[in-house]
Amino acid sequence: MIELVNVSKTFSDGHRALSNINIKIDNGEFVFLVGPSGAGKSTLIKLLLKETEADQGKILINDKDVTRLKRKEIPFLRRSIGVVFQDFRLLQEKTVYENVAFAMEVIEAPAKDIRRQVPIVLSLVGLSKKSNLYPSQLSGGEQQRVSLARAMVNGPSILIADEPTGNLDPDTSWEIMKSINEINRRGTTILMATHAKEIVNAMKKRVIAIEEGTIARDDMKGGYGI
Ligand SMILES: Nc1ncnc2c1ncn2[C@@H]1O[C@H](COP(=O)(O)OP(=O)(O)OP(=O)(O)O)[C@@H](O)[C@H]1O
Repeated sequence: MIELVNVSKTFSDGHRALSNINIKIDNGEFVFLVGPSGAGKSTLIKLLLKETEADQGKILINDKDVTRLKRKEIPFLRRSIGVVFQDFRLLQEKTVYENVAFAMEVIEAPAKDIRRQVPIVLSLVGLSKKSNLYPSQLSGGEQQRVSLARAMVNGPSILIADEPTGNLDPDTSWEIMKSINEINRRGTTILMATHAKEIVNAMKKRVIAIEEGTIARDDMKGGYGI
């Protein structure tokens, strides 16, 4: 569950990126976050991950107020949220398998759990056969699927995707959307910021539109808008 109550964010230079935002996303929902460049989508995502601080309001993730989390509690928050970005952010010197395993190693998961879990998520994204290759040996779509596997390997209840298809061609984008849809079908809540109009219009999911830091629209089975 994700809930923002009267959340505002003003940067130190005085720029007000978000104003009085109220959003409630239930477990298992699939939500697109749309809006023009600079509207505040990435800022909202950074607030959820506690990469930046709200100056007003409450942000609940699975009933815990993120704004009140102590520093030592942040790793637990990050474990409950998987994240993928437009630019994949893979470690180039590690193989596909090692990139995904690394996400478990940093939380000190037991080796036997890593050996069991990594092949499961690689199979979920259709990359079992490529586990020994390096990112430079993969297509953009395959690299994004590795990043999806890495995001999911610790079993987060929420997946946040910040323009996950931004660097991909239309066909490859749809492959990624199939993987994200499958992850949602298995119960993970999805929040995806995107400019991909055709994908938003075709998928008929909930659409929250942000404009100039405020919520302009929140439609179940919505479209991208103009
Ligand atoms: N650290 C910062 N300091 C000052 N202003 C910032 C900072 N980060 C973002 N902003 C401003 O806040 C506004 C919202 O930015 P944000 O990155 O959230 O937009 P966005 O909707 O994600 O845009 P895009 O679709 O281009 O990614 C922009 O005007 C941006 O310039």
